Amino acid sequence: MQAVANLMTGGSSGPKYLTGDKSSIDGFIDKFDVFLFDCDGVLWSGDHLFERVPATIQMLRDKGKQLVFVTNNSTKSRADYKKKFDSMGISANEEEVFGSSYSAAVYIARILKLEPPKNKVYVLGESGVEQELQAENVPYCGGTDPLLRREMLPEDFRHVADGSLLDDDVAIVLTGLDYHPSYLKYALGMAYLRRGAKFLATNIDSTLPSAGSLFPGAGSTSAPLIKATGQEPLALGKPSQAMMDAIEGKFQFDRKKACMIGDRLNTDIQFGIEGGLGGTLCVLTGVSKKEEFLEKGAQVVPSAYVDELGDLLG
Ligand SMILES: O=C(O)[C@H](O)[C@H](O)COP(=O)(O)O
Repeated sequence: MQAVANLMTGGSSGPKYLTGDKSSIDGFIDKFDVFLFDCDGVLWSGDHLFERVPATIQMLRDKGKQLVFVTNNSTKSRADYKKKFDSMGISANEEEVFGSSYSAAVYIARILKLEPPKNKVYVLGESGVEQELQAENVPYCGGTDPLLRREMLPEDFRHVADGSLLDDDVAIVLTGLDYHPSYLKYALGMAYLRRGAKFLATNIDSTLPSAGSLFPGAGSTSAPLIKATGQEPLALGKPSQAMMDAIEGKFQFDRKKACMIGDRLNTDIQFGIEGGLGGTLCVLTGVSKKEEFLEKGAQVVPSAYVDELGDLLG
């Protein structure tokens, strides 16, 4: 069991607690050339920026480190995130952002490569997904369409059942965090899946950390369709290694010289460990608690951890 546990850990010994230990912090940072950052729960909680994050990012840039921001939050596109970074005073450019909406769009456009016109995507999610699909020239419907944000009428049942409310070019159902779910949107998604559409998800996180609390995550968007159809989506966000492969392909780095920094064990830390990165750092300002990886027999254990990202300033 220990051997298996070690497979999912950052190494053979337990995680190193770095907060307050300047020499260990410096030694940890010096081991890596690249830092992959989770966003929600590490840099901020909703619109609340965690203390010393901008200074920490700048310190790593001053040390010549390559930074990649890897978020499962599909509600925003890379351009939207650039605006958020700017508003938070965090030095970052659009090309350094790799979100699950971009990961899904690239997978659909460059891996699935379905033949037009039968390549349309029915989206259950926000504009971040739509923007990235558009950037990859992938046709889509649903998403933020205001006509779907209404109650299900008796004639809707008939028109979904007889197919007149469906788009015959839809070949994929893609779910992401959707702040505007409706029974009508789910009924359409189920109908497309029953017709044989592929079931994809930008991510299936159970919760969304925001305002210092937890809210329904992207997994709450795909859950009704999983329950109704018995099908499971292919998730293209963390911890999917399709996402890690795409990131390595785009940024060209040595995985052994890269560190994943995250707040959630079953996405961020698992993503880094399964990706064979040189190390993982868990930050305790988001979803996971240290007890989860310090307990005996813990399945996913980071290489090291800090109370908050700013502790890396020593
Ligand atoms: O439910 C979700 O989509 C996730 O909680 C959220 O978006 C995670 O974002 P990340 O921590 O990967 O930046």
